[in-house]
Amino acid sequence: MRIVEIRETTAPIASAIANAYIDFSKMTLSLVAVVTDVVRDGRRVIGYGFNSNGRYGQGGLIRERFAPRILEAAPDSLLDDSGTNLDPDRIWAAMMKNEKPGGHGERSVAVGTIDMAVWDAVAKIAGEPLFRLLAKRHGREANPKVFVYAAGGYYYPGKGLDALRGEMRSYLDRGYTVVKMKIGNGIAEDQPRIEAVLTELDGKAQLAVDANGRLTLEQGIAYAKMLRDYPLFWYEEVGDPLDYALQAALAEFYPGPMATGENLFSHQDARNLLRYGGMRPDRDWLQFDCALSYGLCEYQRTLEVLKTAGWSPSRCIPHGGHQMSLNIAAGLGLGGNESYPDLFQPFGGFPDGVRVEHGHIVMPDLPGIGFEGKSDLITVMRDLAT
Ligand SMILES: O=C([O-])CC(=O)C(=O)O
Ligand SMILES: [Mg+2]
Repeated sequence: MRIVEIRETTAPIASAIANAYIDFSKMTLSLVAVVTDVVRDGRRVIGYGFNSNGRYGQGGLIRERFAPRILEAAPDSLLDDSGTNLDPDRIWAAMMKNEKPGGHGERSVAVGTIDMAVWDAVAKIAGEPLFRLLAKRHGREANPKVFVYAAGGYYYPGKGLDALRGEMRSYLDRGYTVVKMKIGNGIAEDQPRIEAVLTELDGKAQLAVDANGRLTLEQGIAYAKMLRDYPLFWYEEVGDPLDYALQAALAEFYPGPMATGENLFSHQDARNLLRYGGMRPDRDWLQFDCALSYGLCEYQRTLEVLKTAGWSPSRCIPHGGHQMSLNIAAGLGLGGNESYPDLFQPFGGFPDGVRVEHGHIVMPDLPGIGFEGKSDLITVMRDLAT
């Protein structure tokens, strides 16, 4: 049993939207196929992976460093002790050979993308959905019912309050109970947007707001004083993701839930956030996204960090809107997952036929991560490798 080939292609996920920090007019991602020599159900097992929106494709790093290290390793050194499956941690260690510690971007994205494909292959070889395999490995009960919320509400050229309200209404109509919108371009612009959305929601769903790290401490406090009068689900990524002192200072001005972590890419960074960021385990949310941060091998270390710091995995609702995090949520007891109902297709979303009901989906029992159940996505994946 061995990995015979690793393919990468960089695909556009561009759209005419902007958050307070970047626009997505040239956004790309890496799609990876890990091709094995294993056959299951008459078909060669291929694991697929991709990175979430926001950090662009990583084809250079994948092709020059990380894929060659896997292919150069002795095939047997990448198997588990039973020799009947690949070992994700051994593959991860092979990828990270001769990498210095610290400085966790962008290689964390490249490694996270390959790692997703490896776990997909491992679960397919085992003939199980990834979430069931994970639950078993951790001695837990899987829970296929996962909370999801609708992320959108971007700044969009020419889009006024009516269009924003219409977008939020459509999320309500699709069964979501929490929706998210962008803020950070200034209170004068954002307060009417927030009020318009809250009017549209009319108490039928909760609103989260995301500043995408745009604000200084002073600006973040000014927003906090405005926002704390609304019953928000959370106030997200207020300032620079690595400014833990800023995050800690905000708690004094904002008693409601806050969320951050999508731009922290290692368990060491996560640990620093919990040590120094003043995050409150009884109400705040952690958004680390394995696809951007060295994958599930590393995410399991991050969950250990949480445990040591007295946090429950149920405080994690990852960024990214991909099926990988849905599996981790169902398998390891996370609090839910992000979803972008209208963006970043075909990569985001759920297997065909999965509907959101009262803010939750139920994971179907598909082998691996479940990409084969999403027809538009698996078509693109099979174009890369069949
Ligand atoms: O706009 C983005 O970069 C995505 C984001 O922050 C989120 O989904 O929370
Ligand atoms: Mg965000």
